[in-house]
Amino acid sequence: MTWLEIAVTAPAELVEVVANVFNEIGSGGVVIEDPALIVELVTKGNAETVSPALELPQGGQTTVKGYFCCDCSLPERLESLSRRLTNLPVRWRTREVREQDWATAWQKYYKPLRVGKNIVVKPYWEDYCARVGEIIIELDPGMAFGCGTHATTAMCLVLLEEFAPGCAVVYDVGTGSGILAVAAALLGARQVSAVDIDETAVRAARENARRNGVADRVSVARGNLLDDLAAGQADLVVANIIADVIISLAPAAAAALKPGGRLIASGIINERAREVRRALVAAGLEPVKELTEGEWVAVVYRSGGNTTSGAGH
Ligand SMILES: C[S@@+](CC[C@H](N)C(=O)[O-])C[C@H]1O[C@@H](n2cnc3c(N)ncnc32)[C@H](O)[C@@H]1O
Repeated sequence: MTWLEIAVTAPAELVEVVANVFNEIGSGGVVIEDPALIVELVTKGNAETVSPALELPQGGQTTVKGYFCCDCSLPERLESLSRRLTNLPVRWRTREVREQDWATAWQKYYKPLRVGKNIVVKPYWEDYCARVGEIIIELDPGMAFGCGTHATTAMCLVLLEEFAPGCAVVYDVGTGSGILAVAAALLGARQVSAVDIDETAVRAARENARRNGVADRVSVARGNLLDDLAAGQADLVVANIIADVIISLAPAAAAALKPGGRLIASGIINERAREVRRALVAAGLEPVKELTEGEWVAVVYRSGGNTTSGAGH
């Protein structure tokens, strides 16, 4: 089957916006190519995580690629795309591709990757010889977000390594591939409830929980934010979405936590961090910790009251 590849070159803060536009107008798949990430992997000595087949995207900006079936609905989708991108500072180009080319294109960028002290994210098709004490997350993100290489995900993994051990109940909001839900379970959380608004992500997350042998402790459901999860039950809520969503989620996240429970929030672009902090404090949460990587910030906040069954910081 022939598909149209639409490649949009965008500044970092618009990457998720463009990916959402692709999803909303019915893209058959979205691939994000981030040159900063690739350069960083190489310069930090993680060159073995980058395939020799890699071609570095030009110009230093991130490219978001969406794929559309060349059928009678294509002109309408293109018109809708053009309308939505018209006021954004982005450039786009198109080319025809065969299905096999794009469905597996991202795999050449994806190799086992160490994150934090002991976590290794391993594509399921790669061989990796685990060292003593390592926690291996075996993953096939498919078309869902969350292969571990993006700074927003990596910072969540680092923070989960610190805060998830000992937690009884964890909520993962916007689970994508399920990477954070699986990590929380492998780090010792007894019950993880993961939600995503996107059915493709729900399927990928369920499959990844099964692949890692934690399906009995990780439940995945389609849902909007914390709408279907019980209040006052979570030792830890993790949400890697975007600043606007974290801001609107703040009161519900505070309500979802047990006294002393933690919220890990990521996906926050630097310029919006102050607004996010304000919203979290207004919801009654107290700051615990922050990480920054490039233009991204991840924060940990704590619900007032006594410490829960979590790591006890
Ligand atoms: C940046 S990805 C994070 C994926 C993964 N948790 C990670 O850290 O790599 C954000 C995810 O949130 C989901 N999402 C966006 N809005 C949502 C909403 N209102 N409710 C639930 N999930 C949502 C998206 O479908 C996407 O899978």
